[in-house]
Amino acid sequence: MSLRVVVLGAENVGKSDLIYKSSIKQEDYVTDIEILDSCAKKNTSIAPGDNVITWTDAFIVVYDICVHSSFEQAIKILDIINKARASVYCPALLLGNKTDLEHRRTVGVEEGHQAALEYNCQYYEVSAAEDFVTISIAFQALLRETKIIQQNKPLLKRRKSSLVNVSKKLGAMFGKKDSEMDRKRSTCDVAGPKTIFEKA
Ligand SMILES: Nc1nc2c(ncn2[C@@H]2O[C@H](COP(=O)(O)OP(=O)(O)OP(=O)(O)O)[C@@H](O)[C@H]2O)c(=O)[nH]1
Repeated sequence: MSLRVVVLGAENVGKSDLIYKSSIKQEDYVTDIEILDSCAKKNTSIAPGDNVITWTDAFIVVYDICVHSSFEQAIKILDIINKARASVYCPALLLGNKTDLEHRRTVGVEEGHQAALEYNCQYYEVSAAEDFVTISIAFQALLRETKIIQQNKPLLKRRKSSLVNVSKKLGAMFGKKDSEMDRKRSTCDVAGPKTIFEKA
């Protein structure tokens, strides 16, 4: 199975370090995993582009527990992802990084928990510098959820198409033409990803 993950977050929060550490640990977990590191630079948008949302199977949103503005940026990203996931569900993981710098913490654990609850994502605090175990646990939890979603996708598609067939048959029984049924159905179709993102 092939899985795609995009890592998002403000500048300097530790995205590259986390990707490096996680890829070492994940080698034997899934056969093929692609990770995209989004490099947010100063004065550019931190939001993923619509090309990213259609590409990825899961999101990792990182902030630095010592920099409150990076947490606020993480919330903005989660907000955008959440809106996009209204049509296409995509697992997400919120990571508070740099727990080795506890003495400089400005983002409370409670704030992270609250955000994870609000945006329906998994949440861990880690240290890319020191703590490989929790990073591994966090990535595995995300990959597990992503695999389940991917494995169930064909089933969901089959269910959707059988529902369409049933509605066509009912339409035929009650004398409605396919074109009428199609017109009616279009109002409740599952929409594809919307172009709500700014430039990545
Ligand atoms: N103390 C500490 N430093 C860390 C940790 N993770 C990353 N760093 C340091 O933070 C700095 C930024 O790390 P990067 O991995 O380059 O961060 P990034 O988010 O990829 O940065 P950009 O590519 O500029 O967006 C580097 O100096 C890292 O060594 C951590 O867990 N603890």
